[in-house]
Amino acid sequence: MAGTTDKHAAADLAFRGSDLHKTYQTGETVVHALRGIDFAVPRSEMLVLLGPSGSGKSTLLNIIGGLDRPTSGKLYYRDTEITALNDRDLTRYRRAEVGFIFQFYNLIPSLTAEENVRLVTDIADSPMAPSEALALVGLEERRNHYPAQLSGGEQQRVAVARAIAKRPGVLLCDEPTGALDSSTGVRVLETLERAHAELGTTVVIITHNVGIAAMAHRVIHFRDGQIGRVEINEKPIEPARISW
Ligand SMILES: Nc1ncnc2c1ncn2[C@@H]1O[C@H](COP(=O)(O)OP(=O)(O)OP(=O)(O)O)[C@@H](O)[C@H]1O
Repeated sequence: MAGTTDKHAAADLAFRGSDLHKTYQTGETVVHALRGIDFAVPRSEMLVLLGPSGSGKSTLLNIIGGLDRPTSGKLYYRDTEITALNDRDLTRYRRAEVGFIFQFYNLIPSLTAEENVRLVTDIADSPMAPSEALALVGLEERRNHYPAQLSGGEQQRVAVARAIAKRPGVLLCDEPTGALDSSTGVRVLETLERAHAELGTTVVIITHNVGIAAMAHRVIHFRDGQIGRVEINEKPIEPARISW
């Protein structure tokens, strides 16, 4: 990782968050999941969030994705203040702009790969064809296969196809390779890198795997609900060169 310089105008930013706090209250217990987060992500960057378990990474990802709201603070996506949207507009934002990828692929077992992707393309505004999305992840010829007929890595690539088929502005990935061995994980990372390169999608990846940080433009280190430091990587490496 080299340097820490960062020169981006507000108009170039995908996300900008200021003083974000998130508190969970369960009975008497209060958990401060985010304790004043300030961050900015330039458009079309690949960003990795690293940090110990419980440090707030998923909480921030869920807020960025419009799945949850902060207790206080402001968050902008491009020119839109996400934190000012009502529930209906927040859902619209999520549907139009956000693709999610989780550790466990969440495919519907009774639907083929293509039908799983079609679930999203049927309700999107200007999606690519399911076959095109599957081709982007190298699985076009497996389109009629059911999840049980695919390996874990292939199922995750179908999940990537499903997430990118609506041409989202941002792809949010929570431990996308957490259940995969390294060579299979690299193939999944290559599909994320391809979506990033070909669609210009901003990609945010949460991982416990420090090696993956080398493919990111920017790495945000979390510590106890706060950002410890941000690294700018001038020369991200190809996923194939990552080892873990
Ligand atoms: N719905 C919830 N109710 C109560 N506490 C929560 C809830 N969601 C998260 N937390 C707490 O907020 C803190 C931050 O959790 P978060 O999931 O964001 O961490 P993380 O860095 O993503 O961890 P991991 O790497 O284990 O996924 C933790 O202490 C967690 O227990």
